[in-house]
Amino acid sequence: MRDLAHVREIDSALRGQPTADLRDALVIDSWRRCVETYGMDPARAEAAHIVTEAELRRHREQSERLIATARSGLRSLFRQVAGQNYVLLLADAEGVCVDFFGDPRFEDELREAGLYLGSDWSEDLAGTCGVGSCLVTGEAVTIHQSDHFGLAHTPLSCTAAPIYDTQGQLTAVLDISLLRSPSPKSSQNLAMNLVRASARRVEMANLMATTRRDWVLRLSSSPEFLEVDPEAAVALDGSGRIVGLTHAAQTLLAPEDGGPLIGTPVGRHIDLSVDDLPDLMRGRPTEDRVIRLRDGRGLFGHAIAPQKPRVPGRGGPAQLPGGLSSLCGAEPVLEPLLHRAARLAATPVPLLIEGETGTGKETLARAIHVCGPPERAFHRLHCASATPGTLQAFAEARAGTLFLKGVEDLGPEAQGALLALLESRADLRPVASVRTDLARAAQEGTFRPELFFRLAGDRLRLPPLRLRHDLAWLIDRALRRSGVPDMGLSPAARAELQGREWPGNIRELESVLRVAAAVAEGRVIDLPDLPAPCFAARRESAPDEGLEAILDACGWNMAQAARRLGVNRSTVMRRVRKAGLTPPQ
Ligand SMILES: Nc1ncnc2c1ncn2[C@@H]1O[C@H](COP(=O)(O)OP(=O)(O)OP(=O)(O)O)[C@@H](O)[C@H]1O
Repeated sequence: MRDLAHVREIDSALRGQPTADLRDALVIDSWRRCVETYGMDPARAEAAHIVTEAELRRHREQSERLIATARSGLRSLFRQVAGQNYVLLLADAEGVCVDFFGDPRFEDELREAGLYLGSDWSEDLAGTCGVGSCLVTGEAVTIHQSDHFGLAHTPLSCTAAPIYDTQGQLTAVLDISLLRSPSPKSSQNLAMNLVRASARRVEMANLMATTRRDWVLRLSSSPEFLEVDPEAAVALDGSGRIVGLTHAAQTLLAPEDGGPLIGTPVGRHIDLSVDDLPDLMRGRPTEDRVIRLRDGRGLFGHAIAPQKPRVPGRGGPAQLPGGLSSLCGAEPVLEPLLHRAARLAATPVPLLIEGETGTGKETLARAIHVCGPPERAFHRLHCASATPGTLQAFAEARAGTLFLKGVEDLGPEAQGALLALLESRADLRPVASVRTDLARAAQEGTFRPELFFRLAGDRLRLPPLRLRHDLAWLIDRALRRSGVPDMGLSPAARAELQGREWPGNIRELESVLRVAAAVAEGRVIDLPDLPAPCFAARRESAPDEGLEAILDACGWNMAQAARRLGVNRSTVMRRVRKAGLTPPQ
């Protein structure tokens, strides 16, 4: 009698009449496909379709990697529903069950119902069902009891969510089913949430496993869940192009014109460039890691640096770990300094980072922290405004890095308080930045010598911009961060930038390019778009900076060196001859 009612309901639904149970539109669409496209008959109770052993082996081999990635997700989901008689199926893109978790006590019953390894749940074979309808619609579905087309399956309740690969192709389905269930369909709402969350985590794990050489940007609308259970993620290559993503990221970033995301620059969809990624790494407070989608929506971002292959041995051409690798181009002074920093990152050695304003001392301190032991906090103290009271507040702080910005500005009382704090908290690693000669201050007694020696475990000196060999690389990088996508530079403007003295260093360079990009009329910054230098160029180079160092940094381009020194070209030539300098061979 029930069977007859089911057949009648399908018949009348396909004739456009209202159904008794207010079926979901996707169920009726699927019924229609079953009858009109696959030529199925609802009156025939077809048993489950099981593929042969050999076919199952082939399906499992094809999905081997997915099965391995999904297994721990499936196991943890199975634990969550333990004792509630749910069975979990992982089906491949053809609808064949390639992995299975169920209660062995019901094995025979499950096998008979098709809730078992090797059962084929493709819609054109099994009719309307969780796996099949999910594969056709690409959406999570619950096919509850008489939603099923085939009479043999109407006792079941199946909730299924799609799993997409990193290129956005539907690759598998995660299904959670019951042999017997309460009659309201809403009883499966929790199952729907669980299976969706598990599918999202499997996609995330798959993205992490397959894009180890790329940046991964994880996204979440909640700062609390950003690091533990993010909602979406994209993988980016070194130039910031999207090379992989989870389905939630596809939905979140989908362009209005329906165009593709893979292969496009991330800056087209999020107000962000690849150079901003180090700022979104662990170590910075989650609340500071807000990013904006192009439509104005705000999200929290967590960037994970590419995992470089490890090169054994010290001192060889070892790769720098993620956070440190993005700090310089081809720069002979900085490269060894960053390798040294990488080795020190794992230790508790106190560090003094020296350099003029804007040379990147804080940026380096954060990168060292990120490359250090996990689960440690990064505390930042602005020393100019620090009092003994502010220092006292760190007595209870979480273990980690204590970054002392501008430590030379610490007043005498605060210096004493810092000494006391470091005495009592061996688990706070001081990393101080300093713009002046702190060693001399300690010698002259204007800075407490015992504090100096406590802070200067090792000293890392960042070169000023005018002495950097990778200025062209930094200019390109600052251009990408200028806030205007795809901005270029005219040769004249580039030559001018390469010749400037840059007393404000990288900060000044970034500011100049931001202004220039904003005022430029087209997509190319030209000479008149550049704001004038803040200070007039110095007449002489600083005494500790030789003429040779400036020439080296400019690749022995006399005109460039003359501009950086604020003298004319013939003066440079004269000084070169007088000093007996010759260009490197
Ligand atoms: N290696 C780098 N490559 C590109 N940009 C950098 C680099 N280091 C720093 N920057 C950028 O330069 C600016 C100044 O950096 P930072 O605040 O780290 O400098 P600082 O030396 O600590 O400055 P100050 O001494 O004035 O506090 C920031 O906008 C930062 O993003």
